[in-house]
Amino acid sequence: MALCAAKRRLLKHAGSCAAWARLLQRQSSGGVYSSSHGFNQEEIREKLRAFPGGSVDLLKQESGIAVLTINNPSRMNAFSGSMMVDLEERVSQLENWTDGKGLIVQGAAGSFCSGSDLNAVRAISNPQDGMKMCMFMQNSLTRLLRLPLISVALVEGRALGGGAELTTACDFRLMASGSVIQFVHKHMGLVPGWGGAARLVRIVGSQNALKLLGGALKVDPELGMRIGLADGVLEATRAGEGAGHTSELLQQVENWLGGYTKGPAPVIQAVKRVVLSGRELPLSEALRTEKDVFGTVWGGPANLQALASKSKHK
Ligand SMILES: CCC(=O)SCCNC(=O)CCNC(=O)[C@H](O)C(C)(C)COP(=O)(O)OP(=O)(O)OC[C@H]1O[C@@H](n2cnc3c(N)ncnc32)[C@H](O)[C@@H]1OP(=O)(O)O
Repeated sequence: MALCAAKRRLLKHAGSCAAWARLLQRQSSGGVYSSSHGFNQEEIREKLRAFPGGSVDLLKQESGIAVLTINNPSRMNAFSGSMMVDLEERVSQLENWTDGKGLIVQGAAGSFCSGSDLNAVRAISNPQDGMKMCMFMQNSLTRLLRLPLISVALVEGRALGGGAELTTACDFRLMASGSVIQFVHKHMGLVPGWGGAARLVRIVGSQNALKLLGGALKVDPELGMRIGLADGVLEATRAGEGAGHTSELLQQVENWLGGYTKGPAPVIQAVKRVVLSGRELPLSEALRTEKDVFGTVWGGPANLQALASKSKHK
């Protein structure tokens, strides 16, 4: 009898391990490209490190909300090569953050991000290196969007080119008054390559995406709200710009995000996982993933506590 119970426990454990393995496989935080696509992560990291400058900084807070800052103010927070490597490392750290629930992505010193550093771009303008950089950034931004955290881009100042693409790798975008998101790629003889076009179509629909890319339109908060690119407008009460202004906006975003991240981390992460699978997977696969995610919270501490407290949802 005891043996049977132990066996049952073992089987249940094995079952839930298999569910986790399937989940991880299906909702793998991995990016799009691997060595089977001729992608050599170490090689491209080395190449990118040859273009230093700036940093991507991560602050994990006890609230379960982390702040990721694109920090290269003397170049309007353009991405140098070393910052691309930094971003990938910060995403890895966030993938391993078991207590995490939310993420805010912002630029330093009152501007979001002006895309890739044009000095680095000029130096690696040959097609092979361009492809490698494109695959590297697609992988990082895909992993960013797939984090089991609810993410928001705090758009202050300008989000241009790759900076506009970065905003689409977050679940939500909140735009400060006076800010602009602009896919300027056409003016540079380019199209988005960091996954921004594919994500934009899913956010605003193909008609709007075609207008934004084809016209390199400046999206201000009003247009952003109209087409669904922006999820809210931030108005600072403090006049002018500067550190006080920025921290007030950050507080507003933390409050906004807090409305969606209240509760235990495993439940919030499960919420993100089911929405992500609904967004990315064909229906039957999304349904199976939803079942697996459901299995990770059913009978869990938060579920048992809610049942014991006979909670009412008035
Ligand atoms: C993935 C593909 C892509 O990302 S393609 C898109 C690349 N990005 C761009 O083309 C943006 C180019 N920059 C601009 O249009 C302007 O600098 C913007 C961002 C509008 C700011 O204008 P403004 O406020 O007048 O400042 P500014 O031009 O004096 O710039 C301040 C310093 O920052 C630099 N900067 C700006 N953006 C970049 C960039 N992407 N790469 C490298 N440096 C950049 C400017 O050159 C300027 O530097 P400096 O003070 O002249 O030494």
